[in-house]
Amino acid sequence: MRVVILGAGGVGGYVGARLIEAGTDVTFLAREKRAQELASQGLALKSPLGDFAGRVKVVRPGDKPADQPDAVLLSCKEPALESALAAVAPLLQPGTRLLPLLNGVRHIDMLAERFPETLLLGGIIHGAANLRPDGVIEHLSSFMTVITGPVASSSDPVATEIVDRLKSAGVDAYATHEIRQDMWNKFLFLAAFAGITSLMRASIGIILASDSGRERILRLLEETRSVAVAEGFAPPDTLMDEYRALLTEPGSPLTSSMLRDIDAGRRTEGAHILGDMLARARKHELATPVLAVAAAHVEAYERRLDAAT
Ligand SMILES: NC(=O)C1=CN([C@@H]2O[C@H](COP(=O)(O)OP(=O)(O)OC[C@H]3O[C@@H](n4cnc5c(N)ncnc54)[C@H](OP(=O)(O)O)[C@@H]3O)[C@@H](O)[C@H]2O)C=CC1
Ligand SMILES: CC(C)(CO)C(=O)C(=O)O
Repeated sequence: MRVVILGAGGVGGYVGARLIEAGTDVTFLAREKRAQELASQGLALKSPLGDFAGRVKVVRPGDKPADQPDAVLLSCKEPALESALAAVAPLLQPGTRLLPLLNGVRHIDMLAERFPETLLLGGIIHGAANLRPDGVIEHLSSFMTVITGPVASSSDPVATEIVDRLKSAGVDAYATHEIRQDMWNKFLFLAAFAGITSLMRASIGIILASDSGRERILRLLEETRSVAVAEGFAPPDTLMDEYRALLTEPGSPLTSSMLRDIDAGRRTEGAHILGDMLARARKHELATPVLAVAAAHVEAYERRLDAAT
């Protein structure tokens, strides 16, 4: 199986390393700086589930890989999506699957509209991995779960093969026939988690110890749940219980990648996660006051970055 992965960052690097371990022919599509780094030092992953180090195939945007890929994985952040799509569009031949691993949901309809002939898979990553300044991928969580499945049918052989290969490399991976629901489940959680941690600029434990922290967290989670319900993606009650427990664990050091991006002065996926959730709440005329403040807070942060560039 041949796979091209755009983006050798936290997610792309992790998934790519595990696919290579499973004997997959993986090529990374990377921009100049990262391409040079990969060419000179290879791909290195430090993970509690097993390290990886090895030489990897690399192409730059505009280059063609030697052979047609069976699947193209997108593992950029949302602000880079347009440039990423320009880079992968020439690789999408009939039969090639496109598998975005981005958080959020709105890119799925956008990709379906933009590439109507392409077989689109959805993807979700649970876990945390980070590309360090020295080029090493650091797996930060004790787990990493990958879920994928087709957007417009109930099963897909390429999605199944990707899952089987990841499993053979020890990854907790699942094929699903309801990828949109699964993506919404994560989206509603992430919007609440990233929203509250970015708004309060603190971990869950610190927010809980602050004035009305618990009420505010649970209020925001209920707001994002109400949007999911209005959009036709009601989450299972048992999952909501898990989310509530996770977000109200006293002393929890959990922070979102959105807060880490803000702390580092980087661009965020605020518009893609919080802005999109808020737009959907407004479409359904739902009252989501905590979400509105969180989205405005991250929007103002982005506007300050705009003004400084
Ligand atoms: N990291 C995590 O733990 C998790 C991340 N996610 C989601 O996964 C997605 C990816 O996140 P993450 O892996 O952390 O992101 P990273 O920033 O670590 O990696 C993104 C990579 O994409 C590359 N890239 C961007 N645009 C292009 C382009 N046009 N051509 C080639 N390469 C490009 C960047 O390269 P360059 O150096 O050239 O900019 C960078 O290496 C996000 O949507 C995130 O929310 C989901 C769950 C967990
Ligand atoms: C919620 C979490 C940690 C799960 O992978 C995540 O995706 C993020 O913080 O962006």
